Amino acid sequence: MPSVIEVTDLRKSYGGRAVVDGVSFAVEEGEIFGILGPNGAGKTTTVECVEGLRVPDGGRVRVTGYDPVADHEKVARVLGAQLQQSELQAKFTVREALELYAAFYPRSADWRPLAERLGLTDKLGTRFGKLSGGQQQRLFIALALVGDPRVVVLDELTTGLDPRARRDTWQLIEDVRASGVTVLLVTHFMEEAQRLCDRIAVIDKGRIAALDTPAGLIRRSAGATVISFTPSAPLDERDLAALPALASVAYKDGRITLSGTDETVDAVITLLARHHITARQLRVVDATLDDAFLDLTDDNNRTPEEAA
Ligand SMILES: Nc1ncnc2c1ncn2[C@@H]1O[C@H](COP(=O)(O)OP(=O)(O)OP(=O)(O)O)[C@@H](O)[C@H]1O
Repeated sequence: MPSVIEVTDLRKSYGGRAVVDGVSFAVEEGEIFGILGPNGAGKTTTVECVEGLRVPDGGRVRVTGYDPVADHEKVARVLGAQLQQSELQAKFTVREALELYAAFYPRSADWRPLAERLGLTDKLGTRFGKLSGGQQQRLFIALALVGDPRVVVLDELTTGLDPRARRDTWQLIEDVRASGVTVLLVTHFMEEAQRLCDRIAVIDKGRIAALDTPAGLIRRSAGATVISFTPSAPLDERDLAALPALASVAYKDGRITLSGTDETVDAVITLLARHHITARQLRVVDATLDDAFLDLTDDNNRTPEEAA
């Protein structure tokens, strides 16, 4: 089956500066695909090219086989885009906004069950400006879904929400996917990306620094696993330095902290057993997507070409 979204060698410059510099990825039907990257990395520019809101300087974008610029109407029928806050007037009520947006689409979903599903039924008469942050985001999701799209683009949806509202929104995004809609999600939040996304493209300085599952990205991070312990007897530093896949080793107050991979952990356990040394207060901690992100977007680290 062809991909729902295909982006190939996308390029966009402003004032001679490339802000999207050869980005390629494909989003498959039913996926939650994340775009993650530091401020100014080119995330919004990329998704706005997918939405047909910006015209690429180079490369190819297809949404269900259509060009978002040349076939804008066809793309608008299959793609639900989340509005930016500033695009909805504060005096609109929830009902007016839903009715207005439903009228844009020939094949709109009945907005009433949608409002019910998103917990907006008792807010229909409330003006947009009087809704809480979480309620506003729920309305944005409803407006993005009102055209009954196959794919929905959500950009920084949970920014500014408190932790509970953010978690509620995550559940909604999972529900959206469960209903058969493909989701392209732009986010700053690692926890959000780790929890929701099937695959993530990490964008840095206009290029894809890595594209993988959350677990795959974490595995790529240099010190994916950290093991620390206090040995019952001294260990030979040369034995430690020779451990497989070792990224770092540190000694402090009799405690040893190693970072590496599962292979390093297995080898250190074997090493300890061989020397009949007990590891006191042994702790093994997996790296998070946060660690992988910092690793992948670190200037001193590998180049995007190396990472790809
Ligand atoms: N219309 C424009 N004119 C000039 N420069 C722009 C324009 N749009 C974006 N840029 C610049 O392009 C770069 C990438 O912006 P973009 O909004 O795509 O990044 P982003 O990854 O979404 O960032 P953020 O996480 O901060 O929203 C930024 O340096 C931005 O200032």
